[in-house]
This record gives sequence, structure tokens and C-alpha cells, in this order.
Amino acid sequence: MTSDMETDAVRVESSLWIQNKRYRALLSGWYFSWTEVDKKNRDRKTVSVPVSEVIAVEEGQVDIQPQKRVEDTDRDFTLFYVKRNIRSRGQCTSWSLGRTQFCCPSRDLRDQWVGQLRTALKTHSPSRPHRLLVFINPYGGKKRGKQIYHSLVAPLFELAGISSHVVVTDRAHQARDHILKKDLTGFDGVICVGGDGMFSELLHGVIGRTQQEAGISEHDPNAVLQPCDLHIGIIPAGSTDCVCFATVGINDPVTSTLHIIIGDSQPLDVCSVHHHSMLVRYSVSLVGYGFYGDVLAESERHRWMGPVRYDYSGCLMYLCNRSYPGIVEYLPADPQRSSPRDNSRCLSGCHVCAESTERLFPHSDTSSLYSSKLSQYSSESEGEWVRVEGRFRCVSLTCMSSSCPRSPKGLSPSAHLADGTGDLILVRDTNPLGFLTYLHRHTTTQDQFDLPFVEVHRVKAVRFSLPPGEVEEEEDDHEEERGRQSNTEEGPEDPEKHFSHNIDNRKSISQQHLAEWVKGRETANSKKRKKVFLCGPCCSKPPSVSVWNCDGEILPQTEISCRVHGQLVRLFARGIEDGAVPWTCHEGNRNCKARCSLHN
Ligand SMILES: Nc1ncnc2c1ncn2[C@@H]1O[C@H](COP(=O)(O)OP(=O)(O)OP(=O)(O)O)[C@@H](O)[C@H]1O
Repeated sequence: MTSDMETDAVRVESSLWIQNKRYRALLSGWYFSWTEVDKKNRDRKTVSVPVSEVIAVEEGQVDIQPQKRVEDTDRDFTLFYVKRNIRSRGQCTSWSLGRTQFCCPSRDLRDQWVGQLRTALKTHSPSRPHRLLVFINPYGGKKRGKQIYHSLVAPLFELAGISSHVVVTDRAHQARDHILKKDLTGFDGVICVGGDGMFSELLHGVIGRTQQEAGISEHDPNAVLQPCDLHIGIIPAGSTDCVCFATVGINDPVTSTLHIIIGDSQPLDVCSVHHHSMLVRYSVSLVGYGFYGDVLAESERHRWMGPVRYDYSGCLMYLCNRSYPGIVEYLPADPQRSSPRDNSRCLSGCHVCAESTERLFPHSDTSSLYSSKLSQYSSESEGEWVRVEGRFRCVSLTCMSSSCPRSPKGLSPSAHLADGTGDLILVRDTNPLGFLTYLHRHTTTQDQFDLPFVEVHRVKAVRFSLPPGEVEEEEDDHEEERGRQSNTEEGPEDPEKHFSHNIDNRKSISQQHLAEWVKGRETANSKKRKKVFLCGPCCSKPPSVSVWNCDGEILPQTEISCRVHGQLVRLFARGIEDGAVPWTCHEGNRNCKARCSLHN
């Protein structure tokens, strides 16, 4: 074995055997690679694994599948690492656990290799988590959260030496409350096993706790929020796993677990939603009014259908052919930096997001990025608000592409995960065929913004209000609704009151309850409406006010203001990888890119 420790870059080299074949193994800088040597001493196939993607190095012959098996032999060691499963060209890859068993000529050499590899792992992966707090929603998705965690995730955490404290939730909002109130000393991150609803709980808990500790009021719409230290991990096990899909590229529990283990860190923009001076919610994927709000409200009434309720409600709402009046004001982002129509994709290592880190957090190196209070808007002037008034099929604001298996490009294909901006999509009233074309283009390669009734803007903030007449009616409706509820002994309390109360007390709000309230409001609305619209086969008197869908939750408020907070939280993810970059280099491969140490 030769070893060169004089320079910073460790270099260790020796012959190793895999199943009686001789390999030349090399640990050099950031990579561990092994090259098959044929009988004439010629190098053949090389496999190169970044040290940062090594999961564990174990003495002996070790396997963890189907269950843990250790054969403590003297001259063997087993390497576990991230293995990419290339599906087909252009498609996102899942990760799995790679395993290679090496045999050394002596025990001494085996111990040296194990020692050097473990040292390299510590040096090159300083930000791996050691202790995690895991929340499992036993009722999310197909109710397989516990099974997914215990069979797929826990064995990998154990292999990587990560200890975890597991909480199986008994009720909605338990995870959020736990993060807000309990002592989290010693935890390097919080993990949810569930869907977007569970992620949202963790998001609210982590942001809320960070602001409490920093003494910042979340209710102040203009507050500069403190970026959060505690990383969030998502093990997808819900019926909607959009955040996981948009930040990892695939909904796969093993892929997500491996990202958590190697300590990947993806900053994420978060949009705060306020109603006057009250925080309503935080959002990362969609704040949508009109069609997307109606579909959610309708789907909540059909929960018994399971995930198919979204398709059913989507069809129904399309047939209802509704549009809504509204006033949208937005604060444009700098058009020089990027545009929602520049055909770019925010992929792992995105330069737009990297430049934004420098802009959002000037005068800070990455190590101190989240340990000091930083003003991200200090160097920027606010700019001028733009006002748009009209009738809209939908108004959507998204801080990410919001791609999902159904719509691989997403709501806004060129949106960035961490550039401090969101994309505002305004779909004006149009004929049913036009709107169908818009919706259909989300599932094809055609540009959904290339339609005369659609506009898209990259923004820093948005305000939505109703035209004056509608405001009056809206307020009347609330009065009527309140009156109706106070007269009914068992009637639901006013959700707006209920919700603001809950924000302060961090209690749960039932979406079913809200959906009922929305239905009640629609009925009251249509009774009062003097104007009569013919909107489609399913209803003759449509409401003139819709609801907001905020990451899959219905908001009880209509007039809201939204502000994008750049890189407010961090996920254990790295963004969507470009599938074209090879991780394994076969010597002489012309596609070999910077990731391979052997050919650079
Ligand atoms: N033990 C529990 N009982 C009831 N609800 C819970 C429990 N734990 C979490 N929840 C709530 O369930 C909601 C949905 O959970 P999750 O996102 O994990 O699953 P999902 O199947 O994707 O749900 P949806 O399709 O409704 O978003 C979350 O908003 C969360 O607050």
C-alpha cells in the first residue's frame, strides 16, 4: 500500500480483490475508485465513488438486505455507497444502496483501508446528521408510513450510524407543536414520513421556532425572517408528495433517505401569506386562487374517494367553467437575473440559486450562513408595484417549478428553488377550450405560457384584493355566515375567527370544516347574487369569490398578501440531478465529466 499524506489531499493506493478479480484501488482527494486489472496487467473498467457519497465502511463481509448479516472475516471490508439507477435518457434517477465487498492480502492492509476511508468520510462530509427527530404520519397516503420507515429507512440510518427519535403522530399538528415547544437540543434535523401536509407541519414548526428564538414577529408582513438552522427531511409516504418530487426529482423513500444520510443541503424559498397583520400560512409550492382553490375545496368534500378525488374534482370544476374578478398587485423581481420564460431548469448546483445566495446573504461565508442574523433585503431597493385588474380563471404563485409525476415540467418549469423569487401566473378568463389547452400543456412539452390569455411574472411579493363591490358582498357574506352560525347551536364557528385564534394557539384547523364553510359561503353567495351567470352544466349561479389553495390547505381569507423569503429553510436534498452526468466512468468514456477524478 502506498500512502501520500504530505499534501492535504490523501492518496492511498493498493491492489484489492473483488470476487477473486484483482483491482487497483485508489483513494485520492474526494474520490475512491477501483479499476479492474486483467491478466496482462492492463487497466479495464473503473468505478469511481465520491467519498461524500459513501454511506458506511464496515469490517468483514456485511449485508443489510434482506436483514443485517455480519461475517467478521479478517481480510475483508464492505463499502456501502450511493448508487444511481439510470432509468432511461433524460429521466430522473432513483438512488439505491450500492455494496461492494473488498478482500485485502492481509489484515493490516484491511485495517489501513478502513481507517483511511473513515477518516476521508469525516473530512469530506462534515455536515452529515448524527441525530434526527422523525415524525411518522400513520394515516398519510396509503397508510404505509410506519412500514416504510421501519423496513426501508431505519436500517439505512443504523448502517450510517445515525440515531433517531421516532414520534408516530396521534393527531394533526402534533409534529408542528412538538417542534415549536419541545427541547430539540442535539438534533441535526427533523424528518417527516408522510405527504405534503406533514412537510407543511414541519415547515411551520421550524420557521415558527426560529422566529420565536430570534424575537421576530411572524405576523409582521414586512419582517425579515431569520433563516432556519434545523434541516428538514422528507421521506415520501403521502398521497401528494410534490415538495419531495420538486426538490429530489423522484418520490422514493430510499433515495430521500440517502440524501439525508450524506447531509445534502438544499436551500428553499418560502412564501409567507398574510391577511392584514396576521400570518395565515407559509407556502413553498402553490398559493392558488380560482380553479386550484375550487378543486381543493371540492375534493375535501369527497375525501372518501381517496386520491382519485383530485381527478374527480378537477373535471367537475373544469365543467363549472368559473372565473373570478380580482385585483392583483405584484413587486417584480430583477428581470436581468432570470425570467420565467428563459427556458432554464433549476437543477442541482443551479448557478442562479448560487448567485442568489451571495446576493441574499452578502458578506457571509457558507459556514456562518445560518448562524448569524442577516438582512437579505438590505442591499436591494423594493421597486415599484404593478397592478392588474380583471377576471381570472386562476391566479397562482409558486416558489418552485412544482413539478410532479403528472406534470413533470410543473406549474412554472423555469422557476428556481432558492433564488428569492416566485412566479406569478395569471390566467385570464377565456373559453373552455382555451383553458383546457392551458391545463393540458402542463402534461406535455408545449409552453403553457404561450397563450394569449396567460401571463407570467417573476416576483418578490404579491397582493390580492377583490374589486370594491365584491368586497362589500364578501363582508356581507361573512356577516350573514356569522349570523347563521351564531343562530345554530351546533353550527361551525366562523373559520376566519377560528383560524386566527388557532394561529396564535397553534391548534389544528380542520380542512373538512373549512370545506363545509366554503360550501355554506357559496350557497349564501348564490342566494344573494343579483347577477345571474350561466357557467356550465353543473351550476347556474356561480359564486363570485373563490378560495385560496395554499399548499393543499384551504385558506379562509380571500384578501391576502404574499412575500417570498429567499432561502428561509434548508432541506436534506440537492435539487434535481441532471441525469446526463455519469457517476461511473468507464475509462476512455468521452462523456466523462468533472465528477470523475480519474480523467481530470
Ligand atoms: N395521526 C394523525 N391523525 C390525523 N391526521 C394527521 C395525523 N398525523 C398527521 N396528520 C395530518 O394529516 C394531514 C395529511 O397528511 P400527509 O400529508 O402526511 O398525507 P397525505 O395522504 O399526502 O394527505 P393529503 O393528500 O391530504 O395531503 C397533514 O396535514 C397532517 O397534519
